[in-house]
Amino acid sequence: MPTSTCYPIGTRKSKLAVIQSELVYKQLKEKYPDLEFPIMSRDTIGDEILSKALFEFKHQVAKSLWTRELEALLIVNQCRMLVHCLKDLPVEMPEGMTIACIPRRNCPLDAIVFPKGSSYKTVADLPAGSVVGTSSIRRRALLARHFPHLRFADIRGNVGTRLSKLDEPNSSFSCLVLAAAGLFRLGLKDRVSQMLTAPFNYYAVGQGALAIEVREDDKEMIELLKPLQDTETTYCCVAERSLMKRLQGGCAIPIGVQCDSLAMSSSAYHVSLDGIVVSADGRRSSFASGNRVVNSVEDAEDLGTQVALSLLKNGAGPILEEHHRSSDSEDSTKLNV
Ligand SMILES: NCc1[nH]cc(CCC(=O)O)c1CC(=O)O
Repeated sequence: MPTSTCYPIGTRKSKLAVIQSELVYKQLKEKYPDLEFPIMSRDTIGDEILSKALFEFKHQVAKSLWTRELEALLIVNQCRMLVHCLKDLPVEMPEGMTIACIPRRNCPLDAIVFPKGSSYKTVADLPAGSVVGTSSIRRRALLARHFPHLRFADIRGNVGTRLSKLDEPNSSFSCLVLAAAGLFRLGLKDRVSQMLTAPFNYYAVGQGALAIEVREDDKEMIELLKPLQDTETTYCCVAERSLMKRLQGGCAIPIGVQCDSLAMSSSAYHVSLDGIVVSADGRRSSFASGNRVVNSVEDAEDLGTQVALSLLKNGAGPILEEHHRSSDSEDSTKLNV
């Protein structure tokens, strides 16, 4: 039996974050019509820093950029759950916190957006020197691998802010790369010109999935969230996160993944995971795949570890080291998107 009738949801203030919380709210309300799930939104340091152009984040800070202020609300029990993009959560959760639930994933792919009125349809149409707006080293490296003639520039801010920078009359950006899921949730499907798919592009670990974070000791909340859990999505995302963890923890490096699953029974899935690690300039890469029947979270973790080990065998080590050296010398890291 529930011990309360009110279970507040904490979230960031951005439009996307609030929409995502409303999605979770709706699913909860459907299951528990008599309970209340008010949404409380807060700014995080990530949001404050977004207004400072080209800011690069210190390692320790980067890990909890979007979550720390919200976790404080869980600790003091002002919120019982937080709704995040799984992609924004570190692979090692802070002490006392856990991911209680990963609901069904939206599209995990990256999408290309051109300025309004542009006649270009795909990245391949862009002339040499065109500037792609993205702050993600993964997106940069993967695009540079195929299109070395393109240039890249940081763009920060919420999705809406980025789109208005793209659409400005004298914008320096020829296109943006954004997560399709974010655009879909914001009702901006019509802005997508091209979806980037494997073997050309690989998405970020956890992209397109939401994660509901709770206090580890909040057994009641963990139980309440069970019906929202999607087993297939959870297995894929656990495999992806385990790959990333085995390679180097949460620090930002260009790792892309592609994960597919096939239901074999109501509880078992055949999961295939491809992973790629790319050098910052896109010239060198290491690729590996693995697949197995996944019946439990442990099986999914095992798949991620297997693919990580194959990546290391296939030359990921030196690429990762080179990346660590350059980010250490700057004493900073970019967002892991
Ligand atoms: N911190 C950026 C971020 N985190 C999650 C999403 C998109 C939604 C998702 O991946 O679920 C985005 C925006 C983007 O990458 O374009």
